[in-house]
Amino acid sequence: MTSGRILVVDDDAAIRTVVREALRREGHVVETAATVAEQRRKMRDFAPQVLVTDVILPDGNGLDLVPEMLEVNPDMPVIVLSAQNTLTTAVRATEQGAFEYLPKPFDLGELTRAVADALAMRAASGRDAIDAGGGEDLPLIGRSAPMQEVYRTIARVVANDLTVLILGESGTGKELVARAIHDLGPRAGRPFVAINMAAIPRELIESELFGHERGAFTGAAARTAGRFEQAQGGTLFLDEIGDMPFEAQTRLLRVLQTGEFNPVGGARSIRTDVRIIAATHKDLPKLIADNAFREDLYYRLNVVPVRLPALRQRMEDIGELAAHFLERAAADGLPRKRLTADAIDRLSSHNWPGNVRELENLMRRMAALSREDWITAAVIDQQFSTSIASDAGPVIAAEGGLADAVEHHVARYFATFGRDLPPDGLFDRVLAEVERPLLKLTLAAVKGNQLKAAKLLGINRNTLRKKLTERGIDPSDLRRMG
Ligand SMILES: Nc1ncnc2c1ncn2[C@@H]1O[C@H](COP(=O)(O)OP(=O)(O)OP(=O)(O)O)[C@@H](O)[C@H]1O
Repeated sequence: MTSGRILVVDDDAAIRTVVREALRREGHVVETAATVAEQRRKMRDFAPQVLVTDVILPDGNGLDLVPEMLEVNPDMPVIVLSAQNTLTTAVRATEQGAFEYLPKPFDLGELTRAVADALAMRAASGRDAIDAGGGEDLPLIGRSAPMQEVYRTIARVVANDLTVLILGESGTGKELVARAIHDLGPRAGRPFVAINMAAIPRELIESELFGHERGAFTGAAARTAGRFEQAQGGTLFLDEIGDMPFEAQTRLLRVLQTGEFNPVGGARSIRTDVRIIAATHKDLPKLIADNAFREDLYYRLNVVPVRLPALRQRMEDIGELAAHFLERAAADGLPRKRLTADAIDRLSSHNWPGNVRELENLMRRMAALSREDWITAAVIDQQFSTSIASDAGPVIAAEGGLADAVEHHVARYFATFGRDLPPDGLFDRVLAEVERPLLKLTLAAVKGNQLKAAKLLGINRNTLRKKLTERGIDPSDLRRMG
């Protein structure tokens, strides 16, 4: 699908020829090298996007060279071919930073697939957009090990229609990953339709998804196409799937099983041709145990899980992400700002409960508010000390402060998301957004003790427990935070 520049290093002329021809047939531009010396030269002159290398070479060891090659080109996936088919070689290949290890004799199809995966991974991580100086449509930022794992999984699913379930805390980039899978695959250019189950009133979800016939219910004045129909030929992204009402789950399951659906109030069945990607920040097995989510639907959706790391689990990406958001803010006309090294250190010691979204908002705020060109650790400290994440005590204690804090944060919500507010269900959405931090911070303030939290909130313990499940909050996390 994506063609690229590939360098093949092997001292065996027959292997060089066979591999070169197979890769050329796939549309790649291929150069070969027989020795380490030649490889070094071509790394410079040809600047490959993927390196395929043998281990034993006349003047060196291909595996030992991987770190040196990655120094020349840090974003180049390396595929290692080896006749020493031991676990040790495989493990060493991984340790040295190789993307894939193929034991010899290898299957040519397997090699061309590995090259395609490697190129898709580069595309998913936006490396080639950076190389090309584009940068505008960079899908995903981050080179940390957990993100590399995400890119590998994305690479494996882009070309097929397997159903993908994206799991991760709020703000970790679930929608971005869904879009990347769509944009990198054969359905790119066809519609990508997203529907957020948490943002739509429960009673409207089925008609939103499947459409309705005229007169199907009071107010249904005309036949309306649902999201399934709008996504025909493309991808349907079911966001916050854990919030889908039970009856709608049953209907969705039937569509996934039969490939057909009926608009609400209609007898007609319509065949669907959509790729389904679902996402949630909730613990679905727990919802299944509570009879709030259908187990059979879970298995249908969870064909390939993609687990997105929380930002706190990939702190090494903070600098690059922060710089990216400052760059984007500048592209939107805000003053251009840069971060000092101690500012990046400070960002790295924050817990980031709101993940990448929280970082993005902070960077936009900095770009808009800070007077200096350089953002320092002191400025960051100041922002954190006024942010809701770190002043649970005063907000909960002072009634007047509470009203101010809520107003401040709802205003911030509008300022940040005003461009793409959900079409309806805004009241519930805002309440959810206010309720979530209130619950989290109260629990953190009492070190996860639910009895004390319920008392402080003035609600009974069962209501608290229900709300925690609804809002996807795990009290044990808050014990740690507190
Ligand atoms: N790896 C990343 N690189 C660049 N930007 C990112 C990355 N991850 C997330 N973002 C940005 O962070 C914001 C939140 O991402 P997104 O909406 O995809 O998260 P989400 O997990 O779907 O959130 P929610 O569960 O709240 O819907 C977006 O503006 C997105 O562009």
